[in-house]
Amino acid sequence: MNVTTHPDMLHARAIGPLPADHPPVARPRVGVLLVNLGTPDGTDKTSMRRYLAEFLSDRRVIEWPRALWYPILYGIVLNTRPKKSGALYDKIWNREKNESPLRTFTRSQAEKLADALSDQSHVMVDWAMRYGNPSIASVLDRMTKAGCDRIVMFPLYPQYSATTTATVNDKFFEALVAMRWMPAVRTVPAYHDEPVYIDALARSIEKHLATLDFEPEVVIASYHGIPQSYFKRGDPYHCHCQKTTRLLRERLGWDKGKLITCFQSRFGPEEWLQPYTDKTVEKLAADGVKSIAVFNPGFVSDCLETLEEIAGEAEEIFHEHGGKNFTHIPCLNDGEDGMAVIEAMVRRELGGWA
Ligand SMILES: C=CC1=C(C)c2cc3[nH]c(cc4nc(cc5[nH]c(cc1n2)c(C)c5CCC(=O)O)C(CCC(=O)O)=C4C)c(C)c3C=C
Ligand SMILES: [Fe+2]
Ligand SMILES: [Fe+2]
Repeated sequence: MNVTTHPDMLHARAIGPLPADHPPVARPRVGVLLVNLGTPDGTDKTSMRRYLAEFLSDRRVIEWPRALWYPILYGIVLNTRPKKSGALYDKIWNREKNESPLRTFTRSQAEKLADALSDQSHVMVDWAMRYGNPSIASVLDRMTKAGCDRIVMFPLYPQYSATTTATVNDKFFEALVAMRWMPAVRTVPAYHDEPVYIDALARSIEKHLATLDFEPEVVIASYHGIPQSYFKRGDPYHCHCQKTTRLLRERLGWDKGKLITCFQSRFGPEEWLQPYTDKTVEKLAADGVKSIAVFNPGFVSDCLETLEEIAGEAEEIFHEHGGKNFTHIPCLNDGEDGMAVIEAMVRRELGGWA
């Protein structure tokens, strides 16, 4: 029988040289897959519609019975929202790369993580999106073809929610279902109370405030909301957010009035977690507070919800109601502090594998 020698290959090491007609077997590696929410491919109506249709068809995101939700989704939402949301994305679009900031930051986080893990020669890092591109299945396929027989998958959400963390896990496991040779997998848990994360947030706040010529009277930790009903049915997201703020307050040595928790980005007619960020900003200004800062601890990267809704809309609301000084503190993004968090979580989960 013809044989080829592949000294690097798993098969060669296990049972000797590989027969020529053997399916290719790559050198074994450990994969690290970063996954964020997702983003449209463009701001045009077609791209927006495709993205929103995938996002808003997710049963983890909208729990209403399909018979009730789909007529609203396909009859109203997908005929109106793509244009409206596209115009908002247009305001924050990264024109140089022709992509959204979320995609730019996620790619950069993966590249910087790969550099940080360069001491681990058999670890490869890649990134994907839960909705839109690159899809989890396509990246997983690339990783397994490159030899990853163990994968650490990291949903990039500090606070757990079924609407985010769980649906990323669902999509990841759905892709595994289709595989003959399935890698061993680990998923990175929520890290809302990890000291490295709290410390990174505190440092980024302190550094930002040191650049200002005013001292905010109130600092708002603004998290993405979820419907109140999801919380009542057991989603721990609200508790995770409250704990992050409490630990951060303790780390910064601030009192309860100085650092408050709010929830933004309501969608639909239901009641969402409260207090709402926009209403709080409005009330603070109306009550005579002149200087505030807002930051978004639940967002690993700046995106539509932070750059447009907070740095854009919330600032306008504050000024319209009599506020004077408003500052948005950027997310941890791909900065040194943010990368330290991602690297620490990944190194911990690689334990015994790398
Ligand atoms: C019922 C709808 C939604 C739930 C629940 C929800 C939860 C949720 N989302 C994030 C993080 C992000 N959401 C982003 C955009 C976005 N979110 C919704 C709806 C729900 N989110 C929509 C319809 C959109 C698209 C934009 C729009 O049309 O308004 C983003 C930004 C993505 C980007 O490309 O910049 C992020 C990030 C969290 C953390 C969360 C629950 C905890
Ligand atoms: Fe959202
Ligand atoms: Fe709680």
